[in-house]
Amino acid sequence: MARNRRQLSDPGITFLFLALLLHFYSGTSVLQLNYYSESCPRAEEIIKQQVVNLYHKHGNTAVSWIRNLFHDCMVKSCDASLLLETARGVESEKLSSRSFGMRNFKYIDTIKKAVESECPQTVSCADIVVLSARDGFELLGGPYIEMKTGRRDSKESYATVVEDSIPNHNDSMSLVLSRFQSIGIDAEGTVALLGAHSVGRVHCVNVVNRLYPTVDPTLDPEYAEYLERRCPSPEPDPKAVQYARNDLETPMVLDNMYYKNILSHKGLLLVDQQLVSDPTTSPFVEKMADDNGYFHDQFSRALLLLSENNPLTGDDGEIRKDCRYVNV
Ligand code: HEM
Ligand SMILES: [Ca+2]
Ligand SMILES: [Ca+2]
Repeated sequence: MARNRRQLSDPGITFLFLALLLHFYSGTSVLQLNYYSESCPRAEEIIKQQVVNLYHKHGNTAVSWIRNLFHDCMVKSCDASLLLETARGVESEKLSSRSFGMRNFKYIDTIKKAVESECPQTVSCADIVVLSARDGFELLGGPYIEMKTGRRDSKESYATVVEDSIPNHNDSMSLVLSRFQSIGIDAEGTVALLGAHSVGRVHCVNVVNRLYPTVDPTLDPEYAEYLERRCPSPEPDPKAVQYARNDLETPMVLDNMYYKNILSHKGLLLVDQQLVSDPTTSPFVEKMADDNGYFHDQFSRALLLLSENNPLTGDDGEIRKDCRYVNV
């Protein structure tokens, strides 16, 4: 008892209490589950319906939604900064070399239009980015992840910092780990997130450095032959749609095949292969290759952390009418 009393009168505790009070009364709301329950009760349902429709028309849209979340949330915040076009003084993040190969943006507009027709200017593009990735993951064989909403959209693009935030395909593992660490994602979570490369494709420009002038000796020879067939020129035309599949075994399932592939030297990017050779990350690779349930748990945990990176809430930002442009 005496000890408790001393703790309660501690000036540190008093300060903490006041800081908490200030936080709750300052008017800034935070993300919450089902944020649109009053303002647009069917928001999450409409988004899911659209994601499912699109998936049945173009399966790779689900793949794009996962990559979108990464590229938006990693740059400053999950604030749909990624979706802005170059216009009215805005320089689009989509033009950064890191965004190379990103596709299906026009279908984000399809989702947004469906939501707008029921609830005009109520649901943010940032929440659409996050919820479409959540629903896309489920369609690609992942579990349902409960996610909070209430993010607002940025009024600016951060094209100039994209390269400082998103690693390059041939960056060192320590740099990759530090980028994710800076937004609170540990090595285990980072290894899990890279498992997104269990779906989708990579263009030849990002692969040829491992094939020419000589084939990277760490590549499985048969797999190297496949890559050479897909990418026969050391200098592919960047505009040509020449690519290799990330995962030849289960290309449309976001499963732990990625880890089995990289353990058998069938990693596409240098960064994928390094997960196996780096002593910090390799134990997680082994565990994820062995256990798809563990991989899905870790992927979900890390995707959730990524989705809550530094959101704009309260009076910050805006709710865009059109995801491609800031409101006028
Ligand atoms: C160090 C981190 C990462 C690097 C360097 C990286 C790099 C790349 C590159 C170079 C491509 C191929 C682009 C192309 O040539 O078309 C790609 C594709 C992809 N990445 Fe990553 N990535 C990283 C992490 C992630 C994370 C964390 C996610 C999601 C959670 C992700 C999701 C994807 C997806 C889904 C694709 C396939 C896209 C498609 O087929 O349209 N990546 N990534
Ligand atoms: Ca962003
Ligand atoms: Ca797969």
